[in-house]
Amino acid sequence: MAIEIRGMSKTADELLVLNDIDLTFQEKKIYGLLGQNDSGKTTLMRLIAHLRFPSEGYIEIDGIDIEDDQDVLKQVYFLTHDHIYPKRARLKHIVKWMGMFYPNFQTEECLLLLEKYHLNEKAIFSKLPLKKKTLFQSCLAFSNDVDYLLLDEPVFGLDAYHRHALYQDMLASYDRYPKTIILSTHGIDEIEELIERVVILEDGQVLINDEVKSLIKRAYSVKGPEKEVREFLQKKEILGQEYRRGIIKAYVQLEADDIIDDKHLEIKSLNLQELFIQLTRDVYGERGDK
Ligand SMILES: Nc1ncnc2c1ncn2[C@@H]1O[C@H](COP(=O)(O)OP(=O)(O)OP(=O)(O)O)[C@@H](O)[C@H]1O
Repeated sequence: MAIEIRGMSKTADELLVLNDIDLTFQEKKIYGLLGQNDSGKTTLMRLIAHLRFPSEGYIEIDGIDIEDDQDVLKQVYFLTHDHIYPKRARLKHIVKWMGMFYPNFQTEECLLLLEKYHLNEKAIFSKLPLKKKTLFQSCLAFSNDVDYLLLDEPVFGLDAYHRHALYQDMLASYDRYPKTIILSTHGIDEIEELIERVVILEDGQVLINDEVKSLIKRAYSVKGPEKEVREFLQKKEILGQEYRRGIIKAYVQLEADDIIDDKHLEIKSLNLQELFIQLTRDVYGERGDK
């Protein structure tokens, strides 16, 4: 049971948006799908949901090529910000259609979530403000007990309180019915604790595919006066550095026995967002000399 993507490329308007992707999304794991703007995250999810078609390669879900048998797509739900509902559709209609299409959609659960977030069932979806649209779309997604949940910016436009509340609902949905969740967001800090694996795309290719824990295990920042930091960094793997008023902050890969107690140096573990910034392309030359 898995999503298997093999040799998949996607060209749109002569642009190579995804380039020879080989990826497996294992069952019942929560993935972060990360990447700078335009790296291809949404396109990848649209292809898995079969809303777009590969130019090359194929996607199998539970061993079935989605081109051959689209019944398997009942086990996939894609939370997208694309306009997919009829203009006059009310929330209660959309909930009803979900129940008709998805065999494991939890209608009662969904209605409770709508009540929790003060969403009126009679409201017309297209007339809702952005924050309510996002809340509603996440309520639908977290009530759908499919095997594969694709979430494209599920907390888009919400404040910290609501973002936190929705992520708790996402975990509750996973606990009720463990499923593969592919979560794409630019708010990396907030999901680091929620995801097990991370896939980072860059220019339509897979840059990283790893367990979060092993990825960040060796990543540190070292901050201090230029002379001491430069001495310490000799022969170390430097990812990038920032220089300000005689103080250098360097981002490095270290082994456990590299870490020393030195009153001039502040050595700290990086979180996933800090590491993401250092690993992905330095578009504007911000990273300093290595
Ligand atoms: N149908 C299309 N026609 C032309 N270009 C497209 C099409 N679909 C996607 N692209 C281009 O492909 C690139 C990747 O787009 P995509 O939306 O997948 O990126 P993303 O990683 O989701 O970006 P963001 O983080 O900004 O949402 C962009 O340059 C986009 O303009």
